[in-house]
Amino acid sequence: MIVFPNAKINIGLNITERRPDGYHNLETVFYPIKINDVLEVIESDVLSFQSSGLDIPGDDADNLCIKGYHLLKKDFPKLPAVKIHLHKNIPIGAGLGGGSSDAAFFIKMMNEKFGLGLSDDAMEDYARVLGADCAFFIRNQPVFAFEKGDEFESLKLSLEGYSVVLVMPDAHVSTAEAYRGVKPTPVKESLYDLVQAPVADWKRYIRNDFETHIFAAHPVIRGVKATFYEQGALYASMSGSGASVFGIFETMPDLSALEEYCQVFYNV
Ligand SMILES: C[C@](O)(CO)[C@H](O)COP(=O)(O)OP(=O)(O)OC[C@H]1O[C@@H](n2ccc(N)nc2=O)[C@H](O)[C@@H]1O
Ligand SMILES: Nc1ncnc2c1ncn2[C@@H]1O[C@H](COP(=O)(O)OP(=O)(O)OP(=O)(O)O)[C@@H](O)[C@H]1O
Repeated sequence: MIVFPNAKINIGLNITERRPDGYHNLETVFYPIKINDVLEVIESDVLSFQSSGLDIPGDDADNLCIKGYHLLKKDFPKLPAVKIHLHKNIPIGAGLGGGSSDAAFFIKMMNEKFGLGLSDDAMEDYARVLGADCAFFIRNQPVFAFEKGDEFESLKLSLEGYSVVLVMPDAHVSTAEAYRGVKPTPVKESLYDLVQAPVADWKRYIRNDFETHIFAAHPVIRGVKATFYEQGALYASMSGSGASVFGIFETMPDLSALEEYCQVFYNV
């Protein structure tokens, strides 16, 4: 069985308070985009993991798919062993939630393949254990997210008809590093309301709280955002904790100015 886990962008990201458990409460809008990994699972005698494509830092045993397997196995002891092959395309350390998506798609695939009978709500509960971003990818629809970023309210939002361009500059930001540098600030108006405004107005009201300190540490990321606005973007922002940056355009601009960057994805 093969699935194609996709990435996400964050439209707005407000870190509102530090929680007693060390995590942070936040407000964000998750929007799925068309950059995909390829994940294949085959029933096997032993559990194994292999990957191709982009290099994934860390041991295979720490891969979120393997962690997902062990999580399910605790509750479903008869779950057969599987051979997992992941072809990695989604940039890592990008704020695109690639690893979280792999894990969520892995849970959905195991549920279907082995008839575990889990509802979407039940799969979200498993996903939450693996990471704050992971639960979003179970339903994989645009949502307003709050608390740790793993509680959702549905949202009518579509970027159909716009050109969305994403750049991954030569910089990698760890999520923990990004949270360490942020100063939580309560919001005056909820992002849930702000995002209902026309895309052309977002620039005035919608922000990503990580940008200030991440741009100071990695000026190359600030440069991408500035280039998007010079090229006529309606809205541009770093995604999540960075380092990727997306720009939303009315029509596809001439983006030869972006050629210097590592990876550029058009019409995501
Ligand atoms: C930046 C975002 O991508 C925005 O969507 C997410 O908040 C990050 O989600 P994630 O990568 O799934 O995060 P996790 O793997 O759960 O946590 C990584 C680290 O980020 C910090 N963290 C994460 C989420 C959150 N709401 N508050 C936090 O403080 C914690 O230090 C945690 O140890
Ligand atoms: N399947 C996987 N794909 C990518 N990274 C993985 C995976 N499993 C575990 N990881 C670990 O997670 C780390 C980063 O994951 P990911 O790509 O989700 O981060 P990110 O791009 O910062 O996204 P976000 O913070 O928005 O979730 C990697 O350094 C790697 O060690």
